[in-house]
Amino acid sequence: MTEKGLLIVLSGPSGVGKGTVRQAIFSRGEREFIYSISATTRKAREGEVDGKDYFFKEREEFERMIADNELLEYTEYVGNYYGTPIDYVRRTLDTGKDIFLEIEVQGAMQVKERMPEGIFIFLTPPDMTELESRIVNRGTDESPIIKQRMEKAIEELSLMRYYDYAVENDTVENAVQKVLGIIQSEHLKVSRILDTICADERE
Ligand SMILES: Nc1ncnc2c1ncn2[C@@H]1O[C@H](COP(=O)(O)OP(=O)(O)OP(=O)(O)O)[C@@H](O)[C@H]1O
Ligand SMILES: Nc1nc2c(ncn2[C@@H]2O[C@H](COP(=O)(O)O)[C@@H](O)[C@H]2O)c(=O)[nH]1
Repeated sequence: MTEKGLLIVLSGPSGVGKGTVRQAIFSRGEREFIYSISATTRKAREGEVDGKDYFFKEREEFERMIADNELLEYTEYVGNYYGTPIDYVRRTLDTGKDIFLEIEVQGAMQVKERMPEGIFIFLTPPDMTELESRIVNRGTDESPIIKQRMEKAIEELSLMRYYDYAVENDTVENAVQKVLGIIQSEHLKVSRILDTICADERE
């Protein structure tokens, strides 16, 4: 029996380090992971590439994608739409590869409804002062947006209890090790279940 890939949802407040941790995990090369590229109506930041970091869309195009059921989940976050194209997620899982969704909590809860077999990991900051410094030092957002992202962060942290795992991103290395450990143990669980099913079928 071929093992399907794992759907891994990595959430956490803006600036906590989801992208940094995910990139470090991918570059480790311990397993083959696929990144789910989201669609958004947010304008591209300097250095962001359409089709690599996001699929950058106009609002009308995004709303057409919603109407045509092309999204696994979507939300409006600080004035812009963000959503996960469903086709790519399905096709990746069918090939047996793991797919990473790096999304905020409202979207993650929609995924949990539709694909409860996913692994839901919430990345936490050491504290709120450190979170704010990370967003400020990243230098990508103006101060009114930073304020809105910090307000959202409090709301998001209150939903952490709906996740399977919480991982503190104190250092990138620690967070990477913990997330990789979780994925490893989830794969082991699936393999054991498949072994049991195969043994039952042989009897
Ligand atoms: N463990 C860490 N210690 C210190 N700085 C960190 C750590 N992890 C990430 N950072 C820094 O924090 C900033 C925000 O990280 P990143 O962009 O990865 O966050 P994010 O959660 O993906 O944000 P968003 O959700 O807004 O896309 C970056 O400048 C990154 O270099
Ligand atoms: N629900 C979704 N949230 C998403 C998706 N793609 C990204 N995000 C999250 O939005 C915020 C803001 O992102 P930024 O790139 O503007 O800093 C952050 O928490 C992202 O993780 C998505 O497809 N769906």
